[in-house]
Amino acid sequence: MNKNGMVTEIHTKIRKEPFTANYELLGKELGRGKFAVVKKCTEKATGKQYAAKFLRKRRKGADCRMDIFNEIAVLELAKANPYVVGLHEVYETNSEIILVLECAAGGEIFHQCVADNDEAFTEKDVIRLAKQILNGVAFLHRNSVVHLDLKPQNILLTSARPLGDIRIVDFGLSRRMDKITEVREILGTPEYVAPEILNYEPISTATDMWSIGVLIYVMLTGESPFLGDDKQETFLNISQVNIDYSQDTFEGISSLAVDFIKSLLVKNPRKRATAEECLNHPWLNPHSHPHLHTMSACSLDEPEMSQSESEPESPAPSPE
Ligand SMILES: Cc1cnc(Nc2ccc(CC#N)cc2)nc1Nc1cc(C2CC2)[nH]n1
Repeated sequence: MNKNGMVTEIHTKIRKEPFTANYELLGKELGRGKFAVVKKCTEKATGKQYAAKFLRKRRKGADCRMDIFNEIAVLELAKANPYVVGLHEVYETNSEIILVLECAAGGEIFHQCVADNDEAFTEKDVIRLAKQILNGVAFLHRNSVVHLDLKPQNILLTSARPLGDIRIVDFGLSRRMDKITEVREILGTPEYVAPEILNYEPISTATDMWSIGVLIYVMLTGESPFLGDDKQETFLNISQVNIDYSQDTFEGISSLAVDFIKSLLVKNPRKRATAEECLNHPWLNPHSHPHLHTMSACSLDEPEMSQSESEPESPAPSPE
C-alpha cells in the first residue's frame, strides 16, 4: 500500500502468453476510456464470453502499473461479493495489461435511465437494483475501499430484458480509505462528484454515498440533478446543493424515495447516510415499515428478492 491508498499486492497470476492464444476478440467494443478500451471476447477452451479491458501501462509518459495493480487488488478483494464484476484472468504485454472480466450482457443502466416510458425503470425496479448497489458498496466500504466513480455508466446489468442483477465496474479511481492523505486532482465525473471533491477536502466513504444519491435520482427521474450547461455551472450547482425536488420532476414517485435521496445529497459528508443506514431505510424495506408505505406506494407490490440476495428469513414475529 502506498501513501495514496493504492493497494499494490496482488495474487492473480499475470500471464505472459499471448492473450489471443486463449481468447477470440469479437468485433464489439463495449466501452472506451482515456487509457482503456473494453472489448467482448470468447474464451476458446470454454466458449464463454468475457469482457477484455486493455489498459495502457504508460500514460502521459508515466508508468502506471501500480494504478492497474490497485484495480486488480480491489477486484480480488471484492471477489466474494456477487454485485462486483468478477475478474477471470490477467495478461501482460509490453504496452498493456489485459483484465479478463465477467461479461454483464445487459450493459449500462445509463441507457434505461434515459429511456422513454415503457423501457424506463419503475420505482419497484429501482428499489430492487438500489438494494444490490448498496449491498456491493457496503461490502467495499466495510473493506475500506471507496470507488470514487459511481455513476450509471459504471453500473451494469446481467440482463436488460428481463431486468437482471447489477454489477459494479471500473475500480480505476478506487482507493483504500485508511491510507488516503489528500486528493490532488479532481477525480470522477463532474455530474456525480461530491462537494468535498470540489473543495479539495478529505474524501471518505461518504463521497461514494453522495454519488449514489445522484445515481438514484437519475434512475427515478431520468434527470441529472446538477447538470449545467458547462462544467463550471455543474460544479456551482453541486457546491450550492442546488436540487430540484419538485412534484413535476418526481411525478408518480413515492415521498419515501425523495426522503432517501435527501438523506444522501447533504453537503456535510458526516451528515450523509452510510450504505448500511441506506439498506435499513423505509424506502427499501416495505416489510418493516408497512405504515410508511401508503396506498399510493402499495401499487409497488413487494420488490422480488433475486435468489442471490434473499437473506434467510428471520423467524416471523409471534402474533400479538
Ligand atoms: C454489454 C456491455 C455494454 N456496455 C458496457 N459498458 C462499459 C461500461 C463501463 C466500463 C468501464 C470498466 N471497467 C466498460 C464497459 N459494458 C458491457 N458489458 C461489460 C463490461 C464489463 C467489464 C467492466 C468492463 N463486463 N461486461
